[in-house]
Amino acid sequence: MLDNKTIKEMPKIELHCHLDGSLSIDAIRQMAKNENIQLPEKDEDLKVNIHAPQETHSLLDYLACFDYVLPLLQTKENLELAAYDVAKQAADENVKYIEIRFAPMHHAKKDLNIIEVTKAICKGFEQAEADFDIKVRGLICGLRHESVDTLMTLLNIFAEEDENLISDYIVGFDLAGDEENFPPKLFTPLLEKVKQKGVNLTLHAGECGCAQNIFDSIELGASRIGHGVAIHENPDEFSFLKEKKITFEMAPTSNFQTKAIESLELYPFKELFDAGVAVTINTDNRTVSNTNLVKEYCRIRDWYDFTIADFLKVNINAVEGSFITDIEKESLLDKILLEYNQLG
Ligand SMILES: O=c1[nH]cnc2c1ncn2[C@@H]1O[C@H](CO)[C@@H](O)[C@H]1O
Ligand SMILES: [Zn+2]
Repeated sequence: MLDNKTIKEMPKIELHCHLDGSLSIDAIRQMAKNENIQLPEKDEDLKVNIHAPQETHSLLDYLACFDYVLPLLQTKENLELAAYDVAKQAADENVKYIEIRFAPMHHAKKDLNIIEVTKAICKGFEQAEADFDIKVRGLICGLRHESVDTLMTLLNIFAEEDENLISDYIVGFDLAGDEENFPPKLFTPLLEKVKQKGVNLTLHAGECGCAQNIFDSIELGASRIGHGVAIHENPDEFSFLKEKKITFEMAPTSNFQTKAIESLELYPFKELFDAGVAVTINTDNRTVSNTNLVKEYCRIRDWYDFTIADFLKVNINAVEGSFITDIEKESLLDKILLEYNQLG
C-alpha cells in the first residue's frame, strides 16, 4: 500500500476549496488581532468553533460552522491574508494548482463592495504565487438563499475587463449554500447570463440526496459538479457523464460529514472512477472539515487501495477540468508528469 510520505510528495491539483472554510488557526488569530476581536486563548477552545463536528445532522448544520470566521473577513488586509494563507497551506501539501472559491457577498457586510473584496483576495493569490511553487485561481460563489436579482450583481465582477488582477485570477462561477431548499432550476435566468458571458461554471449539486439536481446543473451549463454524491442512484448515466466530460469534485471527509452519503458502500467515487468519469479529490473546507488534501488522498488510498497511477489519473482529470487555458493546462500537465515520474 502507498505510504503517507509518497502521498505527501505527490503533486496535486485541487479544484474545490472554500476560502472561508479553510483558514489556518494562525491566520484566524492574526486576523482577529488586526480587528481587535477577542478569541478563546486556547487552541482547543477555538477549534470547537471552527471545526464542524464529525457527525453533523445535515448540510445546513455544516454550513452554520462558517459564521464564526465571517466577521474577520471584512477588510482588504484580512482578505488578502486569508487568500495567501489558504494557498500557502495548499503549497505545503504539494498542490501545484488550486482553485479557491469564495462568496463576495459574505465579505461585503461592512465597508467593502464585492469588487474590492475580489481584488483583495486576488492580491493574496498573487503574493502566494510569488512566494510558493503554486498556481492559484479564484471562483466566485453565489449563495443560493440570495435572490436571483442580487446574485446577478456578481456578474459585474466578470465585466471588470480593464481590471487586470480580477480578470487574470477569477476563472469561474459557482452556486453554494442550501441546495435542498434552492435547487438549480431556480437560477435559470442567472445561469443563462453566466453562459452568455462565457464564464466557466461549476455547481454544487447532488449533496442533498437529489440526483436530479446534477442533471439539471449540467443542462444549465455546468461542466463540473461540486460533490455530485447522489449520482450513486443513477449508474446507468455514468456513460453519459463520461461522454459529456463532466468533472466531479468530490471531498471524502466533507461528503460524510454533511450526510451527503450514509455509507462507504454507497459512496460513488470508485464506481465513477472505474467507469472513466472524471472524478477528482478535494478538501472542500480544510478547517471546517479539519482536513487537508494529503489526508483526503490517504482516505482514498485506504478505501480503494489506490496506486500512484490511479492518483495520477485523478490529477489528469483535475487538470482537464480546470478553468485555465489549454496552453496553461499543457504546461501544468508537463509539470506534474515530471514529478510523478520521479516518485516511488
Ligand atoms: O459543501 C458545501 N456545500 C454547499 N455550500 C458550501 C459547502 N461548503 C461551503 N459552502 C458555502 O460556501 C460559502 C462560500 O465559501 C461558505 O460560506 C458556505 O456557506
Ligand atoms: Zn463546497
